[in-house]
Amino acid sequence: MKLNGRSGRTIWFDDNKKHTIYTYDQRKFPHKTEVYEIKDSETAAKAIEKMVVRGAPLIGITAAFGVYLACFETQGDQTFTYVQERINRLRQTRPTAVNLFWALNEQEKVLLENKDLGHYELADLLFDNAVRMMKEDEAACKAIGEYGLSIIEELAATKEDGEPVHILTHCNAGWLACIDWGTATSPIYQAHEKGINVHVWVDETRPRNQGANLTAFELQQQGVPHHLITDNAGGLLMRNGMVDLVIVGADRVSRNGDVANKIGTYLKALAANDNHIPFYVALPSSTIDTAIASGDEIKIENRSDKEVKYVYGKNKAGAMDKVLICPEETPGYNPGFDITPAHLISGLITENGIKTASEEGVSQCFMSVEL
Ligand SMILES: CSC[C@H]1O[C@H](OP(=O)(O)O)[C@H](O)[C@@H]1O
Repeated sequence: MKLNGRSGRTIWFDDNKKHTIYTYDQRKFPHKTEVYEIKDSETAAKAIEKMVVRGAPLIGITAAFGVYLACFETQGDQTFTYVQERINRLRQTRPTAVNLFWALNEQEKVLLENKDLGHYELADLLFDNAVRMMKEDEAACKAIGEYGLSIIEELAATKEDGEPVHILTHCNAGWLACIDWGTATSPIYQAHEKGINVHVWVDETRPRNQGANLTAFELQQQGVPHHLITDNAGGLLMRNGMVDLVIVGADRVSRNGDVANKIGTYLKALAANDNHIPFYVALPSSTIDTAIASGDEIKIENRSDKEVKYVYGKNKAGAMDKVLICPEETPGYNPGFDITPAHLISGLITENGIKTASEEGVSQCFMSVEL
């Protein structure tokens, strides 16, 4: 199955076969496009844990459909209790992206409001709620692009003829992390589609290489000029005037505007700040956690040290392989995210406009009023 760019949503279903949810196995990109079938809530949970699906918005919507599928895993009057248990199981998959908990809370509200429904009626309500959230996320990412486009247009106006706007991004906050469009990539796609000359520096993003495997794959498919760089090259490029703008995604934003995102984001923010380069974070309001005051309260996921000790990729025989890059006995330490403090952030690009990374700005992220 050949993927042709943003050729639809990253998660879908067959109207005639609704007990199966389809997505891509993102561990196989860029070498293979493999559809992954999710037929029950445990498959949904494991797909999130193993990063078959990843990216804050997509994790949330996958979990929401997982709750729907749970309705078919029990009979009779145990539905409410069982579905509640499956919601709690899905909550244990990955701790940092708040979209997971937002989507599960939304499904839990439906469950609690309909305790006495039979599992088919409850399933219909949970399915419709998951589809609603999916469509809202898709629309939010499109709107993020429209607001973020204004930033790129302003920079393009300062460029000599033919000189592109150079944008650095980290990890994958692309359409593969969302339902469509992406968050950080949405302004890039919309600028490119508008004929604005853009070029993207793609951080490879060790250890899982989401930049190399996913963002480079997306941009290549969409025909957006880009170069893959090591995570450590961004500082030099910024110091040498080769970066006009940094846009990254987010997994959780606290009330004061601190941002949790893929490990390495903070270092890019420091370098951007030191070189007076605008550093924006693109996110739907479903990524904001108003329950926490600052980034210090955000739980950082620690993943297996095998991701640090091995490099995963396709060997010459075409099979996915992994190579040990250190002594076997060397222990690794693998925090998956870091915290960028609000004072390093130029602005939050949301579906409700571009807001400041501050208490006031975050509170406005839920309002569609232009300020
Ligand atoms: C648009 S959210 C994308 C966000 O999620 C990624 O993390 P992971 O690939 O581990 O799910 C990364 O932090 C991206 O910025």
